[in-house]
Amino acid sequence: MSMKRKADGDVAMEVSPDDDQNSSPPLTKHHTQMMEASSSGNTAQVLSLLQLAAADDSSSSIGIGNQRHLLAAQQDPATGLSPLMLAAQNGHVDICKILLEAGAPWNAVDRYGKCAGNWAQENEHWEVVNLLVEEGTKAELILGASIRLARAQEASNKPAAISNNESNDNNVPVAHAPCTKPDYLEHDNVRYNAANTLLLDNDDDAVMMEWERPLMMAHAQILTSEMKGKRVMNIGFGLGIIDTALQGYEPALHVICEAHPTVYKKMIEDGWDKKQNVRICFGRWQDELPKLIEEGLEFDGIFYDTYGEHFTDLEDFHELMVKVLHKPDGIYSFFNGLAPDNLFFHGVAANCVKIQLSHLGLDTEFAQCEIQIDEKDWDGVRRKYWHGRNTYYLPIATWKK
Ligand SMILES: C[S@@+](CC[C@H](N)C(=O)[O-])C[C@H]1O[C@@H](n2cnc3c(N)ncnc32)[C@H](O)[C@@H]1O
Repeated sequence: MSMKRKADGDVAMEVSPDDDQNSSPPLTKHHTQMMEASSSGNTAQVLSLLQLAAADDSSSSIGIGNQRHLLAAQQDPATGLSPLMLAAQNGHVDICKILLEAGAPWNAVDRYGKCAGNWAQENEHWEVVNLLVEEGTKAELILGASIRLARAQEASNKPAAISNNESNDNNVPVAHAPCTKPDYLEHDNVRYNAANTLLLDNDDDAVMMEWERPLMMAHAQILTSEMKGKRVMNIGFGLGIIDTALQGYEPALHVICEAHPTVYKKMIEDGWDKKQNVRICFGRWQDELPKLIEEGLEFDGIFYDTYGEHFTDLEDFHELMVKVLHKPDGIYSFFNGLAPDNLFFHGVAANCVKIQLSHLGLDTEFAQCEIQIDEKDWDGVRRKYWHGRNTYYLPIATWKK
């Protein structure tokens, strides 16, 4: 995820559909046996093959081997299928546990972009789904923590342990994939189309699109509980869709934080600075929110929907946001574009957010909204940031009772 709204392929595609199938070596006898045993549920055979590989590892002349790990992790060059995917597809939960423990990556995908979790989901093996969600969440949280550490070290000019843009093994992060645009706020060609239904960045990627209108309306409805006189805050103006919807509920106070100069200019042109109940904070939320906290402001509804930011930015936002969310009735929500290309990864990313918000004292639910996107909606947009899925999971976070 990035946290993103709009990202590239986020997943660990060890074998992509474009790979030359002949470039990867064929599976060895042991790998083929491992595939078969995982698929048929032969736990004894899986264990014995792993033991054989471990014996090879320990007899390796340089003392470090990775045969056991390779056996658990390797994917069929033709299909991209792994032992874990086959075990998941057939509901063999114990074998999944063994393979994960041996180092099989939870998030590798086959040639059709499906991971083990997708296979388990499609075949309704819920115990396996839960196991993989748990594994994925753990991995993402650990990775998130290491990214935060690396960023903190970077900020203080110490050598960083890992970079946000690289991952050396199969555990390419889902929530933390490198699909962010850290320089977006410096883009000088951010522009609206004539109909004001599309906001594009320098690369013709969509910052905001009109098809999201029904979602923004739903977010506004939930944040205000459809009542007048609330104090609301929105981070990221974009096309002003949610802000227009929030105005419909006549809030007592409506703070809008927007950092891009072009977007800010549009807000002024459209007279947002003249509205009685609106206060514009022109700047990054990272700089503006601490000022609001200092002022002692509180909000009944808070919404976060930025562009180009990293998942760790969302997490950082949450840590500040709770300081201005009214207790006990405040409601928080964000645009849920987490890992949008794959339902399983989306679920894992959402689970990570849920856990973080829970540590901050909030319960999070996800309301299902049906959405419709026409192919024509993407005209003029370099790449899609939403793929085929018609259900949007709208987050609703409230203080724990
Ligand atoms: C996806 S759009 C928001 C769309 C909006 N929800 C709507 O209904 O039209 C994201 C907006 O966040 C702004 N933005 C990006 N990073 C920001 C930051 N760090 N602080 C404040 N605004 C930011 C962008 O300039 C852009 O206007």
